[in-house]
Amino acid sequence: MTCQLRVLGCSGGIGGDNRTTAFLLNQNILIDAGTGVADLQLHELRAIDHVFLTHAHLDHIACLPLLLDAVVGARTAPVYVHATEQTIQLLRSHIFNWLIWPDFTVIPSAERPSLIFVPHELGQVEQMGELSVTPLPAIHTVPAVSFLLSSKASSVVFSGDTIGGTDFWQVVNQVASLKALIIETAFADKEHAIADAAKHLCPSTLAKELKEWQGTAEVLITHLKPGESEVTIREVLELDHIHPIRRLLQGEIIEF
Ligand SMILES: Nc1ncnc2c1ncn2[C@@H]1O[C@@H]2COP(=O)(O)O[C@H]2[C@H]1O
Repeated sequence: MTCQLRVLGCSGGIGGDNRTTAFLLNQNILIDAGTGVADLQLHELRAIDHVFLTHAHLDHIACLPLLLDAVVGARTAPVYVHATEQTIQLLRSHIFNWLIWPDFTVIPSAERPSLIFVPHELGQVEQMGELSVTPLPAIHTVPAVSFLLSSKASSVVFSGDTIGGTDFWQVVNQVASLKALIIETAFADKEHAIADAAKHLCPSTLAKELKEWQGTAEVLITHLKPGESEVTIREVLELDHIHPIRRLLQGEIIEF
């Protein structure tokens, strides 16, 4: 059986049709919970059993609190939120603290919660039926991971927000039958300094990162900041690279 990864949002910001990072994997699994989640119908929201988070930044979690509130009365099973212990602590302290949002780990009751946090570690394979989700190393301004998504047939790697790094490429270089590498290039080269400060890639640093990669799968560029997305993708396409490379599109479905 092939797996389907539906791109709900892949922008680095909001405005107009831009939606921030969220992918729907086979109807019931979310990879990040950015503003793209808000476009799902209520019955689609209710079908989500698991949410895997790369990190706690708002553009990747904005719809998580709203999702829980939207489905709480209609589901009997909890929503499992998989993240590193550090990210879970950030969410507990800063979001689900009864001030910014109610603590859904005790709603409607501690015995029957709507939200259960599941801590995961780098390299820990979470098998979900025919597919698996594995957190991989990532380097960002806050604790972060990337993800390896694997079906029986092939895999997709999603970098999350990261400047990549040797540890990331070491693992990616070992992935057999990689169908696509989804990697961010948030900023244009004129914003190189901000990209470095925010621990994001720009086209010139993407080129350096891709030199560490020995694979040949398609490279799909995500997380372009609105306002400079056209110039950023043009700079990416002008790179002297050996991989097929294109912009990831909101709404597209990747089968693997
Ligand atoms: N000095 C900075 N460090 C980190 N983020 C910054 C900085 N200046 C601006 N930002 C923005 O804050 C955003 C937080 O989310 P992102 O990591 O997607 O992208 C980041 C940048 O767009």
